Amino acid sequence: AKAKAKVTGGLTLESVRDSLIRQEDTIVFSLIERARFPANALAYDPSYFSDPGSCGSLVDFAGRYENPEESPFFPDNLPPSQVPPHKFPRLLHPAGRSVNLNKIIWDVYFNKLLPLFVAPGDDGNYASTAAHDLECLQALSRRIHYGKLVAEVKFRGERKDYEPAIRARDKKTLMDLLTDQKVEEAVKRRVAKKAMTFGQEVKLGNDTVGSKGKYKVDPDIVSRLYGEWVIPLTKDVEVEYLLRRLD
Ligand SMILES: O=C(O)C(=O)C[C@]1(C(=O)O)C=C[C@@H](O)C=C1
Repeated sequence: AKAKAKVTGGLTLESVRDSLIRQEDTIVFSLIERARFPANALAYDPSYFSDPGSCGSLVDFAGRYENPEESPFFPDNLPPSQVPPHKFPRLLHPAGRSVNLNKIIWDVYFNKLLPLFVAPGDDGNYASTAAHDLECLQALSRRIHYGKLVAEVKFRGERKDYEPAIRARDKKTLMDLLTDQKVEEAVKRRVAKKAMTFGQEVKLGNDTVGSKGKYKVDPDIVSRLYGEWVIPLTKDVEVEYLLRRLD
């Protein structure tokens, strides 16, 4: 697929990608913050946090109070929004706005990602653990659902190519059209570099011994999280959005 920065209602592929790049900072920092705590499995154990009148574990429970603007994790239990609506959703096609992969993101985060970047063990700090999990989840969810905007920009720029594939419900062709392998490689390399930069021990003076190769979160793991889950899920959002684009 071509990566031309065509102007589409003030939006360009370049500006949308700039936002994805900025969101990498938030994601890498949130992973670093969560990695300060060990696995703390009890934080996710519903029987450990049984509270009469509520159900679910600490993270499920805490999740009901968080209000990620774009894609709620618990859409049925949202408190009323305290802030005026963000400009972003109005750029999207109405039928595609509701694409929400948060159930999958939630499962992938707890079952696949988390075990890769936290140490085993338990330090009893369950409330902080759950709060940091939710920060990671929201940062990841925001990034992945940003795929809607990416898809919108691509669709507007190459409508002739996308329309027949959408009409044919041809996911494979849509996936090929929206994929840019070079950009994906750059993303994976850049997030590894950010993990190195943000996650190094910063020392004063010329005492550099011992800090080499020791990062707060493993750069290779961050790159892998992106390559195996974050980018593929973003692309799934893009495809789901495109499939609704002509509704
Ligand atoms: O930048 C794009 O064009 C995107 O669609 C985003 C993204 C990504 O998730 O980083 C996804 C698919 C492309 O292959 C490249 C990158």
